[in-house]
Amino acid sequence: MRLGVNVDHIATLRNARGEAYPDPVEGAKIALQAGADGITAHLREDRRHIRDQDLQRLRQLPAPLNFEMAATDEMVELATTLRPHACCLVPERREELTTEGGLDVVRGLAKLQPKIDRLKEAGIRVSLFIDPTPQALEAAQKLGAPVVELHTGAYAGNHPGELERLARAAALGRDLGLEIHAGHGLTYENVQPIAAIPEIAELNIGHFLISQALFVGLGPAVKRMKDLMLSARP
Ligand SMILES: CC(=O)[C@@H](O)[C@H](O)COP(=O)(O)O
Ligand SMILES: NCC(=O)COP(=O)(O)O
Repeated sequence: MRLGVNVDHIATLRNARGEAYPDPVEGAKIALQAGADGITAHLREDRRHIRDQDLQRLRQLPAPLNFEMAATDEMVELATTLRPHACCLVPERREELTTEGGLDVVRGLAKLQPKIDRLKEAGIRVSLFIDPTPQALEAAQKLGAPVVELHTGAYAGNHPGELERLARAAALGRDLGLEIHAGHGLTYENVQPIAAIPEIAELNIGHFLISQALFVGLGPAVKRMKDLMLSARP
């Protein structure tokens, strides 16, 4: 099972004072040394945390970069120029505090298809950030996305039945031939039941790790998370 460390909120702290530190790229290096298998960064349209030059520099690291982005022409253009290892299409609303739900892959199918095709033509592995529903999984398969990332926000918010819903979605996704990732709101406390779902190949975790790093350091925070993930599996 792989761990993708999302470095967005290193940039949040940096941007608070407009300094050059803390540097998300330095954080990415520390996370990779501590056992992260890749780096995730969400270049939001409003650039509230990760900025374009962060992405350019993260792309130079010898590790897979998962570029989270809205499904817009601007971001597709950026991605096909940058050519990261992967792109994860996520919904964005400017006024949102954080990602609130999965991509509307059912109603947005016609709009998403050309963008997904363009990213795939550029050799980028496309992932769709979706709610764990059969409809979303079937739409993702129809769109030709090889990967989905299941939104674990409701699970992290202790909504009843969410773990079972995620487990069913992961199993159905694998049956549909999709690679299954998961992320959003995962912490030391809630990660193991998700990591124990056998069909899930990768977790993307950010906010909690960067928060924990303030107290124990980023390297130890990442190492403990990875250890918890791996020990959740037989
Ligand atoms: C898509 C997702 O769940 C995370 O990448 C999240 O978007 C992190 O970025 P924000 O904290 O800005 O929402
Ligand atoms: N896609 C999930 C991600 O990259 C990190 O989400 P979070 O751990 O910051 O909530």
